Amino acid sequence: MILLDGKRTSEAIQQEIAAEVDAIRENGGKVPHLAAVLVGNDGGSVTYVTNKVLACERVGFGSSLIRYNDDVTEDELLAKIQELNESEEVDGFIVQLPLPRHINAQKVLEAIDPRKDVDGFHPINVGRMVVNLPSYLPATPYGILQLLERYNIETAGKHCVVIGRSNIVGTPMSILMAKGGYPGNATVTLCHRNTIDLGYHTRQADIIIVAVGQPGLLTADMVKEGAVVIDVGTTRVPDASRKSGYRLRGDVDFGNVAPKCSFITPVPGGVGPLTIAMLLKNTLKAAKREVYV
Ligand SMILES: Nc1nc2c(c(=O)[nH]1)N[C@@H](CN(C=O)c1ccc(C(=O)N[C@@H](CCC(=O)O)C(=O)O)cc1)CN2
Ligand SMILES: [Mg+2]
Repeated sequence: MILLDGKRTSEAIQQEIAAEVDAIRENGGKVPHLAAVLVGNDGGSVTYVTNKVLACERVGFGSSLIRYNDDVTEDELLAKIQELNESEEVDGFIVQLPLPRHINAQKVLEAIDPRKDVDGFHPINVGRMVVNLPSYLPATPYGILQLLERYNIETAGKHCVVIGRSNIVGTPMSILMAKGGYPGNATVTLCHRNTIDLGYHTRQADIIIVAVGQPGLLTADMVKEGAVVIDVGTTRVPDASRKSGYRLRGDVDFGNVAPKCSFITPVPGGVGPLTIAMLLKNTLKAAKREVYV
């Protein structure tokens, strides 16, 4: 069993990005700039956005963090997005999800200029991805593709079962794995809450990607010997013995599943760290006008 080290892979990608930023600066160019909009004080969201800003500093990007209380109005948010769309300084920006219920998240995402949509959540980027046009790939699926590629995991002709159909992970992942090229060319089954007998599907899978947010959902009896297992779940469960008061649990019963796998991601330290690296990668592409020329 080989552990897919997302932390190390993320660091390697960030070093590659930092080297490109050095070159841009040496040539007198403008360094990439990422802006992040954060609404409210949700513990997870604050951590993620803080990590994104810190990562920008590490690779030499400029960054801005724009914070609002959770009573911000939709109009205020839309006005800020308009400003970021028009900013000469900002190459790409994100609006951290989830947003409070009184804000129409879809309307907010659609207000982002697709050329600056480094999360790849705008319907134009989603559509371009589907029809093989250059687009920003959402960071988590993009990170999973990087893990498969950098560990030389064969995907062509393999049966890939994706569990979870979220817009951010499951749905784009299923599309990307079925595409031509590497990693891709897999036969894909997309399972979700209405799937009858999940284990029937997962037992036939060469590659399982689970992104549901249900700790321990994937158990050893559901996994074929030698399978590749990618765990996207990061649920915070209370743990009084920790200073933070919680620990992270993935969607995979890791202790019992890992011995059966050829490759598996840990939680934490698997897919999560790549999410940040690929957001930086998209921001670099935005600054270089690589996606929209
Ligand atoms: N605008 C966006 N909102 C959200 C996204 C996103 O990509 N764009 N994804 C998630 C949250 N997320 C990034 O924003 C994210 C989740 C998890 C991790 C991560 O590094 N996880 C670590 C553990 C970190 C911890 O201690 O909690 C790991 O798995 O090792 C990074 C980013 C929803 N919202
Ligand atoms: Mg789901």
